[in-house]
Amino acid sequence: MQGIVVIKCGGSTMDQLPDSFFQAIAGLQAQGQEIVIVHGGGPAINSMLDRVQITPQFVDGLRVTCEDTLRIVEMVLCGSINKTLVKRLIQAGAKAWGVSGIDGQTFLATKTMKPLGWVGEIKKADTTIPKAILEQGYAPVIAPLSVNEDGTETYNVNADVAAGAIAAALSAEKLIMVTDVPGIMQPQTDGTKAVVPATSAEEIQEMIRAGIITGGMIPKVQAAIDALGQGVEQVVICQGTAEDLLGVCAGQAVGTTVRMNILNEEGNEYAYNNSACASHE
Ligand SMILES: Nc1ncnc2c1ncn2[C@@H]1O[C@H](COP(=O)(O)OP(=O)(O)O)[C@@H](O)[C@H]1O
Ligand SMILES: CC(=O)N[C@@H](CCC(=O)OP(=O)(O)O)C(=O)O
Repeated sequence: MQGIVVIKCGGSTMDQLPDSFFQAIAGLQAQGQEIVIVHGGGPAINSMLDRVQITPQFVDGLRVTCEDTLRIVEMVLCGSINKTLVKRLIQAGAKAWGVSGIDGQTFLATKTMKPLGWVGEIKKADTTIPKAILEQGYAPVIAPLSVNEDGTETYNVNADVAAGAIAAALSAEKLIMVTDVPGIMQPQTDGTKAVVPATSAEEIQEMIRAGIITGGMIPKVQAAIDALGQGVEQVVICQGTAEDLLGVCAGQAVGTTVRMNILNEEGNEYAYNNSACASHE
């Protein structure tokens, strides 16, 4: 594999990530693979909010962020979560360098017009710092906080959205979204749920409308579609295991692959017109 691999580590699975997952990253890095990590930390933010008696509130998977919440988001993501990930990578033998989207204005944003408080919309993902870190042989580990043009305001950005934005800006070969489910799950006729091996932007919009994709999976799939629309070659949603990570990197069918294009009845891809992204913009 030649291109950059962006790995988004979801907060849902952060505590469960085994040493072997980080060792797999170290192994890929040792083979010369350039890796960029963007992390979330939703559950850790929630437990800190609980301590200060603030009730978390989400709209379509995005946190409503008042000023006190923003301080805690910054503290938890740029502080404990970012440093925990860097330390686990070091323990596994990888070279890791923690930063946030504020550093170097990597995530330059404006405040969202939606009624979500201090949530940002990324206007530009700047690759200067991630590339400089990669050139030194380290994996950038990026917390998804963002900053405005003159540095006066900090915004909370969903980590899936941040990962999609930096993957697109880096023209990454793969964006791997590591979470606590083995992919997008769909109910079956027998009442069980099964992983959808591959899906398109159109099918995703249908699954959102049908209430099959909900909560934190919504920003994930929307970020996946946006990243594909901006030139990322492949987006996969999978679990945080060494097996899944190495499988995706080896081109195996793991988790859910999100495609821009739809497969016709013969199994050939044809272009999708990307109108599904409009609702996200
Ligand atoms: N169709 C779906 N398939 C799988 N997970 C889904 C689906 N719809 C909603 N979800 C939820 O999305 C969650 C993953 O999103 P989230 O909790 O934000 O994780 P992360 O912290 O990894 O970003 C799953 O644990 C599941 O509860
Ligand atoms: C605006 C917004 O929703 N920000 C997220 C940032 C962290 C995140 O995305 O964490 P996960 O990857 O664990 O979901 C939040 O405050 O929870």
